[in-house]
Amino acid sequence: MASAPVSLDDFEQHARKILPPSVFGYYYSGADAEWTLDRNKRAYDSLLIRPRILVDVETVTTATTILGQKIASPICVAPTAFHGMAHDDAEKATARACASLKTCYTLATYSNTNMEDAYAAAKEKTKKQDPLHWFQLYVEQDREATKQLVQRAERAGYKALVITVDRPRLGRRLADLRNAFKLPKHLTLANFAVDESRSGAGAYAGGAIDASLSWKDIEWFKSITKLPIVIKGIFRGEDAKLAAKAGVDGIIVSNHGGRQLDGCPATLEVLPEIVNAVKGTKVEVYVDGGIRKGTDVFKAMALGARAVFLGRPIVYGLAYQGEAGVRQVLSLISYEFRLAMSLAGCTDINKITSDYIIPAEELSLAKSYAKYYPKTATPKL
Ligand SMILES: Cc1cc2nc3c(=O)[nH]c(=O)nc-3n(C[C@H](O)[C@H](O)[C@H](O)COP(=O)(O)O)c2cc1C
Ligand SMILES: CCCCC(=O)C(=O)O
Repeated sequence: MASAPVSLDDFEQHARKILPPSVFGYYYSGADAEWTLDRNKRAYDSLLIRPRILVDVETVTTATTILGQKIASPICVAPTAFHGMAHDDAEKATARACASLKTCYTLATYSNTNMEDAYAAAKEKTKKQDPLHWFQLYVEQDREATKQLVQRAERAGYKALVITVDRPRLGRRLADLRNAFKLPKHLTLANFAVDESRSGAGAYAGGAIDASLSWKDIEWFKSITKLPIVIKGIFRGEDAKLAAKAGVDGIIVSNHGGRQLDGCPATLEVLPEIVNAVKGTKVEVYVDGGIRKGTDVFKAMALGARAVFLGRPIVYGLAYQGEAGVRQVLSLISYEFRLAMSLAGCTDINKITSDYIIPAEELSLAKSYAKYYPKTATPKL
């Protein structure tokens, strides 16, 4: 990069230039026509912020909690597979960056560093403090193996179990099909024993994901772990209500970054429905998908998210400068978020409400014209 990156999009441009096309294609792409991938981002553009002025913003507070634990800003890291293709330090670098910034990192089941080593790397960084890292689980047909993953995560120190529910089958990412994408030979799915089915194209297909996963299984998870449970991939109010009934602790509103069901709405569009469905319960609602700017974070918070999660920008930061690159991505968007709060005249993260925003359609010129100039004057000749 000619100059230091000044936006998260700069990291993406850099990754596009330096990564092999099939690797960038895997990180970047969405499913099918990438309609939902695009919509995730555009949804943020169709929501406008209405600032208050002459508010004393000398002090702005971005600290909050998730599942009862403190975080310095509501910007966390979503699980993404295969960090070893972006940087040789792989998930250790990501874990260290997140730990040093006291950000919640969700390690993916299909990581190139095993969960114990990734957690230990984070812990080294924070010295005595326990990093607030979560473990993302893909539920495989082999339930005994799945149980072992969960119990290893709990023993290693992970603070929550994030069960991904939007991938009973792998979505069709056309770039990967065209590139015949597979995991490079020197990398493995480090949470599993070395096995032909877990390398190359087999690794890309993932394990034998259990397509029969259903609500009754959540009870089973509660019986095998004391970790709080977060369900990733909830998309409708009815399902959010079922999640609350099943006793889960959190929901990540997600469409897997547009990589699974193409044609579904943007996550921001369904967020209010889900927040409303679990109002009055203990369930916390988070959102991911298309968040690239501090103002996007502000908008998600205004619609009721407790925190947001970033996917692709983290991998691009990793490709830029490893641990330091991930730190730069997180620091930059946290700075932008604080700035957005200051410029919107909001000093406290708990006070970012829907009062600050308006859908662009509501504010269309046609509508404001009709409201404030109700009658078209006939010029007198
Ligand atoms: C390269 C890549 C790999 C991903 N791997 C996983 C994964 O292993 N498990 C999972 O639950 N979600 C996975 N996701 C989805 C992310 O957790 C997240 O939902 C999505 O990336 C958020 O959208 P964003 O990339 O626009 O921020 C992956 C996404 C990408 C882009
Ligand atoms: C087979 C790779 C699984 C990671 C994943 O969920 C994704 O690429 O979206």
